[in-house]
Amino acid sequence: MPGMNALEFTGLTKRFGDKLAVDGVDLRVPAGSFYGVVGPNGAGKTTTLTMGVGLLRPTSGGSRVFGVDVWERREEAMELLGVLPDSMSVPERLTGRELLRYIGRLRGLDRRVVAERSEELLDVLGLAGDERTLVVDYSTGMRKKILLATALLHGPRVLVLDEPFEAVDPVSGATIRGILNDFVAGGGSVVLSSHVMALVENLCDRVAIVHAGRVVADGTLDEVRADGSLEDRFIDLVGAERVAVRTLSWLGER
Ligand SMILES: Nc1ncnc2c1ncn2[C@@H]1O[C@H](COP(=O)(O)OP(=O)(O)OP(=O)(O)O)[C@@H](O)[C@H]1O
Repeated sequence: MPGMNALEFTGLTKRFGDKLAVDGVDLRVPAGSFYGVVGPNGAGKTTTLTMGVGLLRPTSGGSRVFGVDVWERREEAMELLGVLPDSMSVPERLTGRELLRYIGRLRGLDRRVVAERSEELLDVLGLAGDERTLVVDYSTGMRKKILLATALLHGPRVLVLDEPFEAVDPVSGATIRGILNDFVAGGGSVVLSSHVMALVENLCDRVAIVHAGRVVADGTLDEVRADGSLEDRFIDLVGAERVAVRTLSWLGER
């Protein structure tokens, strides 16, 4: 649906006790876009995305996926969304295939469809060889990949992925990039967070820079980076004082 927003966050705010982690984030992700969210550690990216997909109740503000309110019409919203969950939110004493079967049934998918898609996902993501390994015993990168598979299984229209490339080896990274590019080429929309500016510049056509719980720049990649690189713009906006590389006076003294 060109012209529509795949995702729309309005005034998303989250307070944890005294800490204002997210401070009125407005974000529009046009349908068909590949959207990158960047920001320093603790900027509020995970909190924003988790609220935006309806997995964390905001202190105030709201979120819609293709116009569907993620809190008021949860089931409809969840069908549209594919979310890379944090690993603690899935049962881990299952093999990868069992986990996919479990998630597929939970989502009401046909048993045969789940079996076919699971085979393909395990194969494409390079997990098919680890038939007997339980997810709890997976490496960090393997875990990221099986969680991505759970996000893709039901064929969502919008993918929201928190650091999908973190800890993933280069071959798997290239596979995931290919999957995401195909997804967008086929009309899907992707939002991902990452600390790797080059990756965001390569993949995304839109970007938001988040700092101290606020969006400090957003738009097309070219609008945000202006005449420089995304990293230059990031450093400008996030504070030049952070660039001064500090060292430890006592380390290396012999
Ligand atoms: N459950 C929680 N309870 C208290 N504070 C929290 C909680 N979750 C997040 N925070 C705080 O909210 C702020 C934003 O955290 P968040 O994880 O959203 O940042 P982030 O941008 O995703 O960081 P990173 O790049 O390091 O993953 C941080 O100061 C963090 O300590």
